[in-house]
Amino acid sequence: MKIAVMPGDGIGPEITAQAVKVLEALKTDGLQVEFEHALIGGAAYRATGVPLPESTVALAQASDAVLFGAVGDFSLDTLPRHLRPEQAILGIRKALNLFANFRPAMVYSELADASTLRPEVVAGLDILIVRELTGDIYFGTPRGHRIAEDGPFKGEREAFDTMRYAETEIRRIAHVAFQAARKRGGKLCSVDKANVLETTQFWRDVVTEVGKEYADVELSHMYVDNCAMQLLKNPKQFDVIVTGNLFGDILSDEASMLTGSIGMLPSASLNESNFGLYEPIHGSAPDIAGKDLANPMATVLSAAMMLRYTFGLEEYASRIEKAVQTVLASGPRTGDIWREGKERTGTSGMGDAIVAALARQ
Ligand SMILES: NC(=O)c1ccc[n+]([C@@H]2O[C@H](COP(=O)([O-])OP(=O)(O)OC[C@H]3O[C@@H](n4cnc5c(N)ncnc54)[C@H](O)[C@@H]3O)[C@@H](O)[C@H]2O)c1
Ligand SMILES: CC(C)[C@H](C(=O)O)[C@@H](O)C(=O)O
Ligand SMILES: [Mg+2]
Repeated sequence: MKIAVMPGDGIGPEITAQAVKVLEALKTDGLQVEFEHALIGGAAYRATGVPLPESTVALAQASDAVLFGAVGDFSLDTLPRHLRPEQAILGIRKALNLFANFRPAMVYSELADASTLRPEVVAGLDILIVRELTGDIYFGTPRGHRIAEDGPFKGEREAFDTMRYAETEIRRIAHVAFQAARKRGGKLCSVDKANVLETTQFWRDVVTEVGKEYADVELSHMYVDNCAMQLLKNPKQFDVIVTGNLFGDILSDEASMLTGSIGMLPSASLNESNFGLYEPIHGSAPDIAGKDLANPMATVLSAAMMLRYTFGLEEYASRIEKAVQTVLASGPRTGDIWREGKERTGTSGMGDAIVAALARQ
């Protein structure tokens, strides 16, 4: 199996190196993987003049899965939009049709006290956010800048984006979410802003229609502002949440803090044939980049998701997850999840600790 590794910017290279290290360690136990690296994001822009070179997309297409770090470089934020690092992740999701984004938020018992919420609120939490990833206001057209032609601000500069969803886009993500809920706790909450936005009333209508095919799944609907609040008040009321691209982006960062750190949340972005790109949900964290401070667990757990979802290698996937749990229980910790009484380590040390825990299994 060939894995395309795209480290990207900031902490991207440090964290992907740990996931590769963990996968390499499993090779001695029979896992057959090979890696090929490609430039993406700001790193690709600096080397080639574009954030998503054609060769990078071609490598993804010629591989069995993609392991992605993060993109984003504040010093490139003044570039024209199409050259900015973030266009690379948006572009590759679109190019590979990775419309289904799974963002599980699980609270490992060892980390229940690492959340900023009270332990009893988050202990045992296990929710899955299914985020639509290739539509919505992220990709809708028209978008741009212009001089307002009418209205109270006529003659002024204005900017605009378009929120839009086609029925097919909603149907296919709804099916993915219902099927996920069916395999888990049997509850699906669809999150929208149907009280205000036409696009999301349509979202609610289509999800409700699809729900008729899943009588065994309990479907509910919630407005996104309420959901943001409920996630903090009583997150364990949720099983699977399905939502659009923009709301899913925001709610998943919020959910990450229930788990103790954004450095803990992995993700899988899949197309219809289960081809996937696997990445932590966090960004390039320029504030800690290159300092051996980043928590690599989200990326390592993303590699576990890759083994499970794309390759069907459940045994290796759960071995990685167990190794992570062992390190959380008795190993060293990076600063974001460190607490009194625990040994402190860096990005690379955490990778080594996970490898050592695998070897002891
Ligand atoms: N998928 C992606 O590639 C992706 C996702 C989000 C943001 N970004 C980009 O990343 C850049 C930085 O964005 P931001 O600061 O808003 O979000 P961020 O997720 O990079 O960082 C937010 C905060 O969380 C911390 N953090 C993030 N990951 C961590 C980890 N693994 N371990 C410990 N701490 C961690 C950072 O230090 C920072 O304080 C921007 O250019 C943004 O566009 C990219
Ligand atoms: C970097 C950005 C384009 C991206 C998104 O908004 O999808 C990120 O925030 C994420 O969550 O993967
Ligand atoms: Mg995000």
